Amino acid sequence: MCECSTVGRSLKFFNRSGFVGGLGGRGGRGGFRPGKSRGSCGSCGPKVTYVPPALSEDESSIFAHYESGINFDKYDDILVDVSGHDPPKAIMTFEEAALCESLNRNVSKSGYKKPTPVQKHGIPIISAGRDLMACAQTGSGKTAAFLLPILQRLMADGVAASQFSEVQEPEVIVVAPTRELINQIYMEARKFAHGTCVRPVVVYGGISTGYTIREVLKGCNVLCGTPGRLLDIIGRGKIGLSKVRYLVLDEADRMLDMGFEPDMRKLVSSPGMPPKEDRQTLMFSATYPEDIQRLAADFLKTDYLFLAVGVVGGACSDVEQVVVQVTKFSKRDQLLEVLKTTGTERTMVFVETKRQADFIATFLCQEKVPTTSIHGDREQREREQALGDFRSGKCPVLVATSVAARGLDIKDVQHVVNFDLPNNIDEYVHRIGRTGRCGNTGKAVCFFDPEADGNLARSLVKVLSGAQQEVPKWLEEVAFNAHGTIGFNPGGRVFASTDSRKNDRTTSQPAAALGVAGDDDEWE
Ligand SMILES: Nc1ncnc2c1ncn2[C@@H]1O[C@H](COP(=O)(O)OP(=O)(O)OP(=O)(O)O)[C@@H](O)[C@H]1O
Repeated sequence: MCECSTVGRSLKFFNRSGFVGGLGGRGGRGGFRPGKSRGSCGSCGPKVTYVPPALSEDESSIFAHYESGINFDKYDDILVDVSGHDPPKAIMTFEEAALCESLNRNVSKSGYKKPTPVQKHGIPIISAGRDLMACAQTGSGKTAAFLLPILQRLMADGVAASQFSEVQEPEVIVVAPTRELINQIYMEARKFAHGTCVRPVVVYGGISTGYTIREVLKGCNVLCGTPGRLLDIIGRGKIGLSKVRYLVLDEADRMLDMGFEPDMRKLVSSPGMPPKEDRQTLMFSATYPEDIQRLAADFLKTDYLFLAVGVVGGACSDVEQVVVQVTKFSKRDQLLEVLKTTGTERTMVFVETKRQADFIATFLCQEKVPTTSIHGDREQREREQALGDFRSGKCPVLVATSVAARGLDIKDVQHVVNFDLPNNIDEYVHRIGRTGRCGNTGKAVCFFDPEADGNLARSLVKVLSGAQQEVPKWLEEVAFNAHGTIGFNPGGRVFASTDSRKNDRTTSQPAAALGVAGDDDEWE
C-alpha cells in the first residue's frame, strides 16, 4: 500500500505544531520534507532508496532470545481442541518431532527446551502434510509451530538456494500484514535455518526495490513478504511460483479481512501458483472471527484441520488487565500517572491515529519521558530506528498505532497502555498480547471513555471475564446500558468458540463491519 496520500496531513500537523523531532532523538521533521521519498509502491513519488543495515552474522546475536517465564509450564493446562478428520497424534517433546541435526541444534541454541501446545499439535499436523487453521493465544510460539516442520521438510529433501537463477523459485511463501512483523518472522526463519543450505529472504515496502531484488536473486527458498511488495516482486518476473509447497498466512484473520483479502486472492491466482490441492496452506492467529474462518476455507483443502489452543480469540491470561474510567481530556494526565508507576519499564502506548501518536510522543518527550513512536507515516528507516531504540531500552516508551498491535515479540515489554481503545475487540486482544509472552507475566491498562468507547463495553467485559480478570462494576453497567438485558451475559463468550464448521449460526461480527486495523493507519 502506498503511503503517498498521507504526506499532506503529516506536513500540516508538523508545520502547525512546530514539532522538531525528539522522538527518541531521531526522525521528526526530516522524514516529512516535501519531495522526500514517501512512496513504497515504486511508481509514485521519488524512489525509495532505504537499504536496511547489514545483519550481524554473529551467533550470539542470531540466537539472542529471552527466557520463558514462570507460567510457561501452565501452557500444558490449556484445553486443546483439534477438529477435522483423522488428526495426527501430538508430540510431547522436540525429540519426537525427529528434526534433523542442524535444525535440532538451532532449536536448542534458541533456548527452546520443550514445545508449547500449538507446537505439540501443529508440528505433527504440518509434517503429516495437512492444511491447518491454528488459533493460539498471543506469545505462545505460533511462529516456530509453522517454521520448524516446514524447514525440516526442506532440509530432509536437500533443498538448496541457487544464486545462478534469474528467476527464483521459492518452496515456501509466508505473508504477514506489517513490515516489522514479516521482518521478525524472517529473522526467526534465518535463525532456524542457520548453517544449512536453506535461504530465507524478506521483502517489504519502504526499502529499496533494487536492493530487495538483489537479495532475492542471491537465492530464495523461504520468501517472507508483506502482500503489496510480494505481489510487486512477483509481477516483475523475479519470482516463479510453480515450486511453492507451503503458503503460510500469519495473522490469518487480518490477511483475509477486507484490507488484504484481494491481495491474497491475487497471490493464490498468480500464474504458476499451485492450486490449493497441490500445496499446503497454513493459517495462524490468536483471533478468528467466524466469517473469516468461512472465507479462509476458500484457500484450504476441504479436509483441513482446525487447531484451537484455549478459547479462540481469548486474551492471554498471563496479562493482568486493568480498565480505568477516563474522560477524553483526562487521558494525558492519567498516562503520566501510569508511566510514573512503571518507571523505566518498557511500555507500549497504543493510540488511534498517526497524528495522535506523534502528538502523544512529543508530549511525553516534553515531560522528559524518553519516548519514540511507530506508525505508517514514519519512513521505514525511522520505524526501524524506533523499534531498535525501544528494544534496546534507549527509549522505554513506544507510542504506536495498531501497526504494532500484532505479532511483535519484544523482550521485557511489561506494560501495554491502551490510551485509545481500538474499535474492535480482536485488535485489543492482539495489542495487550505484546506483553505477557512465552509464560512471562505482564500488565495492560486500558483507558475507557464511556462517551467514546461504549460500543466496546460488552465485548471488553467478556474478554476480561474470559481471562479471569476483574470486571469493574461501572463497566458492567456501561455494557448493560449500551445493550440492554437481552443477550447480555457477562460470563458468556464473545468469541467464535471453536471451528466454524461445527456451528450453523454466525455469532460473531462480520469482518467487513469490523473494518481493518481499527485506526487510520496503513499497515503495509
Ligand atoms: N518452545 C519454546 N520454548 C521457549 N521459547 C519459545 C518456544 N516457542 C516460542 N518461544 C518464544 O516465545 C516467544 C513468542 O513466540 P511467537 O512470537 O512465535 O508467538 P506468537 O504465538 O506468534 O504470538 P503472536 O500471536 O503475538 O504473534 C518468542 O520469543 C519465541 O522465540
